[in-house]
Amino acid sequence: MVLEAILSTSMNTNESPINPTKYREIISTLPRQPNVFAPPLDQYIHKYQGFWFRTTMLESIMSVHEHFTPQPTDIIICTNPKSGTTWLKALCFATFTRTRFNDFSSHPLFTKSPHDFIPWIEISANRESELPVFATHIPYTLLPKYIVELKCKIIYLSRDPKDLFISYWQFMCKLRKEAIPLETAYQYFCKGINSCGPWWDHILGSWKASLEFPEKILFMKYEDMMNDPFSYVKRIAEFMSCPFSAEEERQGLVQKIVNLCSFETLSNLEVNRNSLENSATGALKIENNSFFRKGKVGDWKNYLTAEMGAHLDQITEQKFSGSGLSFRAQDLQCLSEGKS
Ligand SMILES: Nc1ncnc2c1ncn2[C@@H]1O[C@H](COP(=O)(O)OS(=O)(=O)O)[C@@H](OP(=O)(O)O)[C@H]1O
Repeated sequence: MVLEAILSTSMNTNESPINPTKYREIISTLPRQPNVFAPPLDQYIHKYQGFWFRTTMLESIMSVHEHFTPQPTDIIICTNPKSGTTWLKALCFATFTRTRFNDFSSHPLFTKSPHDFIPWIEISANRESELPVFATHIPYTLLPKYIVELKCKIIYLSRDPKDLFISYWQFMCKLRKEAIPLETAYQYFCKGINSCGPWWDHILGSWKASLEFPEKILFMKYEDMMNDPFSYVKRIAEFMSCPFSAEEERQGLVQKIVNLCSFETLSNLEVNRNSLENSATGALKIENNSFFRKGKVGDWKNYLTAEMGAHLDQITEQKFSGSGLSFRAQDLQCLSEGKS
């Protein structure tokens, strides 16, 4: 057991959060596959407790278990890569800090990436953030015990796997600065062999927990949020225990946050168009504009054939059978009054 081995070693707080030598020794014993999506640092992905992780991601998970100390007031944003994390980070930050940053014409999000305000626990395991809001791509079932036992709250954002796959493939092509054959990437994704995959297992862990403990884990879909961002901002605020007052609603604060965090606003800001890498993406050194591409539902149709789309849908229906979870268009929710 990798994590047990890590946890049984003595903890040294002066040590760098990521200790590649110690972690790589353990990782070298795990089953591995070539990483078809490989960014320069990660030629392989490794299977650990049913999930595939690129090498540096797995090192980060080990670091989280060793160094991150969750607190009861923490809120953990949990996503599979490319589910809309950047958007959710912006929404949570703007909502949570709205009394402090109430001037929406000079908001901090105009000059810094959402990733600078809400750190990944994989990268900033040492809790440098002043806000109790963190993000992670680690599947719920592999999070530190304290979080899995829901002693703090989790907001999980999911996304239709067809759009998520295209977003991930495009992101990795950009990061590698070369084309990754779409067909190969698709085959690997369908088999679940991509970092943080299988996508279906990542989703199901959180989904099942959210059914059992809805007050502790809020499960949302990107498509639902796109459909009705206003209602979702209100829902997120309630979940974070900072609901909008009647006065705030009268002032149009919810809509102001929706507008501030919209794809149109954020993607057109200088900081998100041209800035150097942000401070929160670790060794991969990702430029801010890599987090904004199209921000649309259904873009997969521009890349995958109808057969490829149908095949992914079929896998999804099989894997989610009996779980009550679905990404079919007719099953999308609309939270606002008067719509159902
Ligand atoms: N504000 C806003 N509204 C709607 N959609 C948005 C927004 N910001 C980012 N995006 C889109 O989200 C996709 C990136 O996902 P993530 O932010 O999860 O990426 S990451 O995992 O943090 O690397 C990526 O999706 P695609 O456009 O389909 O590639 C982004 O464009």
